[in-house]
This record gives sequence, C-alpha cells and structure tokens, in this order.
Amino acid sequence: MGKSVSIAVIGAGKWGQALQFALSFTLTCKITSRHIKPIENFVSLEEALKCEYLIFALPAQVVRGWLEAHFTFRGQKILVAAKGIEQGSGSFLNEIFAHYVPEDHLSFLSGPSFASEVMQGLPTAVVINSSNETLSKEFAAFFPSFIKTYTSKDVIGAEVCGAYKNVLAIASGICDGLKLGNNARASLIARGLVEMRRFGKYFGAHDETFLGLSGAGDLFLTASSTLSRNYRVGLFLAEGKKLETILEELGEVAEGVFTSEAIFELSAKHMIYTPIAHEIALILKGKEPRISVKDLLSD
Ligand SMILES: NC(=O)C1=CN([C@@H]2O[C@H](COP(=O)(O)OP(=O)(O)OC[C@H]3O[C@@H](n4cnc5c(N)ncnc54)[C@H](OP(=O)(O)O)[C@@H]3O)[C@@H](O)[C@H]2O)C=CC1
Ligand SMILES: O=C(CO)COP(=O)(O)O
Repeated sequence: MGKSVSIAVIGAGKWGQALQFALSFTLTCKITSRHIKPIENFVSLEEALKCEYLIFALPAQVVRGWLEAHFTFRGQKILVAAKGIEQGSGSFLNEIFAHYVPEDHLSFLSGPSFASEVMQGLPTAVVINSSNETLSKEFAAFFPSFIKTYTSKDVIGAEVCGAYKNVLAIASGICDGLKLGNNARASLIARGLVEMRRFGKYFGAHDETFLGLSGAGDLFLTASSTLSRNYRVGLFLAEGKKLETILEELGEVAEGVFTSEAIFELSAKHMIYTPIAHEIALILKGKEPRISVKDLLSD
C-alpha cells in the first residue's frame, strides 16, 4: 500500500470500480465520476486530473465528448479501459485519444475480465497494449498478484478484439435465446473469430492477437456467459423484447449495440466481409433474429 504514485480512475461504473479495487492492493488509487459515489478515495474531477497516471473507464461513445469538455494534456500517462468503436465516425479509441494525448503516453487494456470477478479477487489475466513498452510495464506493475498482466504493442489488434467480441456476444446470446444448440453456438463463435480477424487485419492488427487473451480469450468469455451484458442483450432480443426496453432494464453499457453499427459502416466503406456483425446491426434495427439465422446459414 501507499507507493508514491499518483493515479486515478475516471468513470466509477462497474469496470472503473473494479479497476480501482484491484489497484488499491498495490497503491492508493483515486477514482472520480460524473456522479459522486460513496467509494473510498473518491475525489473531484479536478483532483483526479492532477494525477500522473489516469485510467479511463468510460463508455466508448462518450469518450470524445468527455475529452473535449474536460481534458488538457499535461504529461499524464493514460490507460484506456473502454472497449468499443465510436458510432457515426467509425473511429477507434486510439484515434480519438491521439487528438489529445501523444502516442507514447497512451496504452489500452484488453483481455477476458468481468468486473464482478475482479471485484471478488478471482484470478484474471489482462493485456496492456501500447507502442511504448516502458509505459505498458509501468501500468502492469500497478496490478495486484491475482491479476496476471501481459504486454503487447498491437494496439489496433487489442482494440478490434475488445470491440468486436461485444457484437459477437450479442450474436451468441441470440443463438442461445433461440435455443439453436451447442453446435450452432460453437460455429458462431469460431466463424466470429475468423470474421473479427479479417476485419482487424484490414486495419493492421497482428495475427497472434486474435489467438491470445485479447481475441479468443475475451470472445470465449463474453460469448458464453450471462455475466456479459452484451450476451444478455442478445438473449432478450431473441425473446422478442424491444432494444429500448432491454437497454433501460440493463442500466449499464452494452458497447456491442453501438459497435455493431460502427462495424457495419466501416465494413461497407472498406468492403470487408463481416456477415455476423452485419446481421446483428440489422437485428438491432428490427430484423427478425430467425430470419438472420436463415440468411447466415444460406450465405
Ligand atoms: N464491466 C466489465 O466487466 C468491463 C467493462 N469494460 C468496458 O469498460 C467501459 C465502461 O464499462 P462499465 O464501467 O462496465 O459501464 P457502466 O455502465 O457500469 O458504467 C459506465 C460509467 O460511465 C459513466 N458515464 C456514462 N456516460 C457518461 C458521460 N456522458 N460522461 C461522463 N461519464 C459518463 C457513468 O458514470 P456515473 O455513474 O458517475 O454516471 C457510468 O458509471 C465499457 O467500454 C466496457 O465495455 C471492459 C472490461 C470489463
Ligand atoms: O469486456 C468484458 C469482459 O472482458 C465485459 O463484457 P460485457 O460488457 O458484455 O459485460
């Protein structure tokens, strides 16, 4: 406890709180959020922004607006913990952050890591991705012993995997909600991995990232558990619930809902074949899931 490192988490949602909990095993980790919360070391935004190390745990869709409204670069070292692609612009988070922070001060967190399990101190493995390996190692050293950290330079690979698996988790939830069976779900996840790799390779992702924790690891986790918000969105869609109602009842972010649209647009623009993400974007706009299944089988 109490190394002289100044560090704060921005965003006290599920993931922000879990990360602050984990890092508090090794140092004093502050946390701030839009709404004041009764959490130890909760500080004002002003105080958090004075820290040398900042961890961003905000939903991907609000990151650009948040940076524009609140952030001035003063040498801070950043770890981005969100997983998503910005709807509308199709921007990856590293592209958004690059407007505000030099590349060598930026890193990105990936890997299979449900907040609720981190909160219980259960064994977890994550990857810290940055073009600056020294920075990745600095952040890695802050994690407690129950979280194994790996480092990688494949920022775009980690980003694509973290964002894409959320869309595939919705697909998997639909598959299970429709009771299509284990064969169907395994095929969906395997073909999803191939699709996510094809998409990522277009943007320069490294092959090995898709087979590791950031890719297969996070995909297998999220696409096979009701702990995943994205998977649950899929289950409810299969039951015929309206998306609006599902999101309202969820009360937390399901990034795949927005990322599916971003992938739909990026795939059309760059002519990348992404049939599963394509069908999910259509289902979210009202297409009948069973018709999507037929279309995927005959494609
Ligand atoms: N939960 C998990 O297991 C994991 C989540 N992630 C990723 O982390 C990111 C955050 O997820 P998570 O914490 O679970 O989501 P939650 O929905 O639990 O929390 C998101 C938090 O973001 C804050 N927020 C929302 N909108 C705004 C806004 N416009 N301006 C400022 N703050 C805002 C809210 O703060 P307030 O409460 O103060 O309003 C809210 O608590 C997502 O990209 C997710 O994919 C990654 C790995 C694991
Ligand atoms: O990214 C996650 C686990 O690695 C969390 O997934 P959900 O957002 O679907 O709950």
